[in-house]
Formats: sequence, C-alpha cells, structure tokens
Amino acid sequence: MDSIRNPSERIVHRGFLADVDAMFLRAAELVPMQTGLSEKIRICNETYITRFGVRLRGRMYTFEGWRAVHTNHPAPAKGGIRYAPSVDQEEVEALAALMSYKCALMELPFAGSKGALKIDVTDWSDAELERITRRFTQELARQNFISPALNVPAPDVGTSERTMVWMANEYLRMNPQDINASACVTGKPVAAGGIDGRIEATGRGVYYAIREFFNTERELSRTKLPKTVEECRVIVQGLGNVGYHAAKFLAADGCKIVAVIERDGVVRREKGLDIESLKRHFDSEGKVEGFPDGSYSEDGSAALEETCDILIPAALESVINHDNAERIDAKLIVEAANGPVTYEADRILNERGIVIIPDLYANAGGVTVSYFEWVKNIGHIPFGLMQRRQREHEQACLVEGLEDALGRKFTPEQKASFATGGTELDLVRSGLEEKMRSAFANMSELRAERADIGDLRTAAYVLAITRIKGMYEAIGI
Ligand SMILES: NC(=O)c1ccc[n+]([C@@H]2O[C@H](COP(=O)([O-])OP(=O)(O)OC[C@H]3O[C@@H](n4cnc5c(N)ncnc54)[C@H](O)[C@@H]3O)[C@@H](O)[C@H]2O)c1
Repeated sequence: MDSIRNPSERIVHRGFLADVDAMFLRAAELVPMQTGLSEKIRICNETYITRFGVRLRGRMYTFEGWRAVHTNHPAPAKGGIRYAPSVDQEEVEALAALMSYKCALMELPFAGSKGALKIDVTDWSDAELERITRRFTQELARQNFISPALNVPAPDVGTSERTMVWMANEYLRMNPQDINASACVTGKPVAAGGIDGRIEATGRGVYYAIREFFNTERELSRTKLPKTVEECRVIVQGLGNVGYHAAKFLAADGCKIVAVIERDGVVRREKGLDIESLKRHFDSEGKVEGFPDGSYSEDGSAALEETCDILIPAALESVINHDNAERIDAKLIVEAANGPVTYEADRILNERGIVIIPDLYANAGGVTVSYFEWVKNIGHIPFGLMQRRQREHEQACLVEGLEDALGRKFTPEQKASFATGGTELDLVRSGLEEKMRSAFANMSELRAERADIGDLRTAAYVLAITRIKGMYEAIGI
C-alpha cells in the first residue's frame, strides 16, 4: 500500500487509491449501515478515458486524459484537473473519491470528480497548451464530463486560472445557448466570471485550519507544540499555488518558514525565509536554487525529516510513507496536498503521537470558494450582493439604535467608519473562515462524543461517510 519511487525519483502512485480506500474502510466500520452500501459509496462510479490527437509543430501528437466521477449525487460533480507527466487512472480515481468525502465533510452540495491530462507542461508553449486544452475540453464536453449542471472542473497541479478560462471559453463556443456556461469551471480569472479570493483560497484555508487546531485541539498533540501558531517553525514542501499562499499567511502571522522544499532542492533560513521574495525568485528562475537570502541544498526529500513544529506537504501524494514515517520530526503535519501521507505512514505517525490535519479538511478551502464562484455564476448576480444589502440594512438599524441610546447623532464620517467592508473579497474570506471553523467544530464534537474516534482523519471520514450514507438512504438507492 505504500508508494514506490522509480529510478528517476518520480513518485509512482501505485498505492494511492489503495490508501484512500483503506482510510475509507477504517472509518466506514464505525458507521452503521446496510450491507453493501459501504462498497457502493467507496467505488468510483465511472472514469472516462480519452486519447486525442493535436497537430502541433508540423506533426500529430497523441494525448491521454481522464475524468473520473466518484459519485453522481448531488450534482454537479466537482474536482480539479491536473496536468502532470506521471498521472494515471488510479491516481485520478483516488483524487475523485477524496473530493466526494471532502465536499460531504464541508457540507457543499457537490459530488466528487477529478481529471488529469498526461503532459509535462514545461514541454509546450502557452499557445500549444491552449490548443491542447481546447481539444481536451471538446472531448470532455462531448461526454458531459464538463458542464455547469453535471461536472465542474477547477485548477490543480499544473493548471491555473488561465487553463480554466480556455476551458470555459471552449465550452461556451460549443454551447452558446447555455445561459450558465461560465459555471462550467471554477477558478477562472475575476474578469472572466471568477471570484475574488479563489487563487489564495486553498492556502488561506490551510492557514485557517492550523489556527482552528491551535484554538481548540492543541492538546491532541502528544509532542511539545508551541502554545501559539506564531511561535512555530514551519517547513513547506511545494511553492505552487497552495504551498505559497499557506506559507505567506503563516509568515504574516509571525511564523518562521525555516525551509521550503521544491522540485530542485531545498532552501533554508533559520530566522525565517522571506516568502514573497522567494516566490518571485522561484517564478522567474523556475527553481529555489540561487535564492540569495537562504542556504540551498539539493536533497529536498531529506528535508522532510528535519525538526520543525509544523510540516506542510503541499506538492504531491505519498511523500510521507513507510520509508520515512519513523524519521519525520514534525509535531504537526498539515496535509495541504491531497494524500501526502500514506495509510501505513498515517498509522506510524499516529502511534508516535504526531497529529495530522487531514487533506479532506486542510485543503478544502479551494472547493469551498469554488462553490461560491459557481453560485455566483448560476445566480447571475455579483456574489454577496444580497448579503451586502442585508448587512447594510442591519448596520443602519444598529447605528440608529446606538444613536437613540446615546441621545446624539453620528456624523456621516463616523457612520462610514462603522461600515465593515462588504466587498466580494471580504465576503469570500469570511464565508471561507466560517466554513473552516464549523467543519473543524464538527470534527472536534464527534471526537468528544465517540471514544472510538481518536484522530482527526477518522473523524473527518466518519462525518463524510455518515452524510453520504444519509443521502443514499434519502434518495432510496
Ligand atoms: N489548487 C488548489 O486549489 C488545490 C485545492 C485542493 C488541493 N490541492 C492540492 O494541493 C497540491 C498542490 O497543488 P497546487 O495547486 O499548489 O499545484 P501547483 O502546480 O501550483 O504547485 C505544486 C508545486 O509542487 C512542486 N513540486 C513538484 N514536485 C515536487 C517535489 N518532488 N518536491 C517538492 N516540490 C515539488 C512544483 O514545482 C510546484 O511548485 C496537490 O496535491 C493538489 O491536489 C490544490
């Protein structure tokens, strides 16, 4: 069930699906249900495989892609599209299953899906990637694997808001009469129907998750974690969308990001790395090597085992596995990536008293804000307009009440200073914070009620499975 590395050091995901299944089955045993239902929930309903040709550089190239739908209700199914050279069907199905459990845990009305294209994005120019993406979209749309009502992709490893806008545009071209066409993908640029705060959402969610843990469950850790987040020394793996934003928000809170591990190696600074300038360097050079305000070495995977308070794997699955779990020297592991800790490593780390904030919860900020974007698109109304009107009304009532109580009128400037913002970004951030807070509270309450649920991952899975089971039972299947 563990991952193995091939000679080129690329992770082979042979055990990822088996690991997700094993985590599911461990939790499903704690949820009473009719015979056979657990199996129905666990398996992936369907996986579409496409192999299509694109004429580029004067010849034909064939690409292979997948879109897996783990479950069909509620609709639409939701989940990212990954562009990577090492993907395969099992990886896509494992990620789709995680999406189902994640949406159920976060109480979002989506089923789970995931897609991937086997491609090394560094091999192709932007114009070529656009042509490949548009062809991939045609294949998916023809089979209803991209549709505002049925299946809604989002960015993931190797894709970005630019990929999403190509997909949305191609879907619209094929379906000009679909009034909800812009809701066929999320994670679009704001100027093209996206929502403020989506790019940072997963990393911000990781940050909220850590804060919730420190506020409520810090004593879960049998290791000596500092009392507050701000005192923590943090190691982050992956300076992509998720890793960069998580590191940025933690650093802004005062945490020291003492090491960042990337594809080419690791850069360290005991006093804390300047994340903004490291990111600028990484984006321009394509590597962390050469960053002037830190010391560099090539051995990134060994850096995962260095002493720290919080370890945030934010790149790939299965990086903490049977081979290194005994040597991990972090007090808290936060799964910003999907599936970075294997089933076997999870068992070892639990035995060692190292707390894991699981992927289902830790990286759910992305799909949560994608939900806000989808609602905004199908609502055809700026997100939060209704809430904003309601809030302005409540604000006015509050000010009037205060004036009555004090027996004097406020100046217009004073009234303006009482206003609490209310931009789309404010609403997205507060909506995300609330979702992360309530999901953590649900996990904590469940752990408090049930002596047989020790760790946060099992609590997250039990909540998700109970909700999915409830849905199947209500529908009558
Ligand atoms: N983007 C989202 O909104 C989102 C939401 C939920 C979960 N996730 C998960 O978070 C993880 C990262 O996604 P992302 O969107 O940040 O992808 P990304 O492509 O933006 O970033 C991934 C980063 O990891 C680095 N990386 C690749 N191989 C590495 C290695 N061997 N060692 C160290 N670094 C390596 C890449 O160079 C890149 O900088 C994935 O598991 C993804 O499924 C992403």
